Amino acid sequence: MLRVSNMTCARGGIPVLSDISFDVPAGQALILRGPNGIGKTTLLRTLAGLQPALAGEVEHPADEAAYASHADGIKTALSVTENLTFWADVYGQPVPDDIWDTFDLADLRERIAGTLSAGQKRRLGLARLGVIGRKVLFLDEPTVSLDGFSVRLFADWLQNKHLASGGVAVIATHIDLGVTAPELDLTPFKSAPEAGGATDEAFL
Ligand SMILES: Nc1ncnc2c1ncn2[C@@H]1O[C@H](COP(=O)(O)OP(=O)(O)OP(=O)(O)O)[C@@H](O)[C@H]1O
Repeated sequence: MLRVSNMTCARGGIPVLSDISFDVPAGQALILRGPNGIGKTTLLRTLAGLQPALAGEVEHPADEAAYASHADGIKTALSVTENLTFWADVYGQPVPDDIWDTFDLADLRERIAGTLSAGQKRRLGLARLGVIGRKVLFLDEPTVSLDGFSVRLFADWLQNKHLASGGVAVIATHIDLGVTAPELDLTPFKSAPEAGGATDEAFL
């Protein structure tokens, strides 16, 4: 469902990761690993089409991708219910009845989202993924601010709802999500320092 071929991605015009290829079949996730600054966010943004690749191709079904960044992306002046209804409407989807329990939001439905705690905001931000109906998810550190219970809620939704219904996900995370998925260490794909740049090498 997702095929990445010989991708090179860049930040500020400078190559960060080079020649990455992988397939993610329907129903499977891929966990991206690598130290701070290796390029996980850059790769996810490139895969999601938010910035151009320097080289290579990404293929997935049209209009099925969604990217979730570190930020929660919630509307702070709207209630929890209004937030999810808003996003469901934008994507032309119904709000699933079980979404409130799935993300432990049932008791918070009438709360103004701006008054939620950091972890509650994150649960609401993740619940958006459960109402937009997109099959191909690019997730950047989805569990930031979550306690262990909430990480398990998210992992349950990912494994038993999203992946079980044929979705895919590429996830950058530093923690063990408890999701059964192959891992890709990005360290070997780190781009070589710019050739031809204004380096001292030219004068040695
Ligand atoms: N706007 C920018 N312009 C130039 N370079 C940038 C910019 N943003 C990030 N970088 C650099 O690009 C490289 C890749 O950053 P990226 O955020 O993709 O890494 P990451 O693996 O997601 O890191 P982390 O684990 O810390 O979130 C880093 O060296 C970073 O300093």
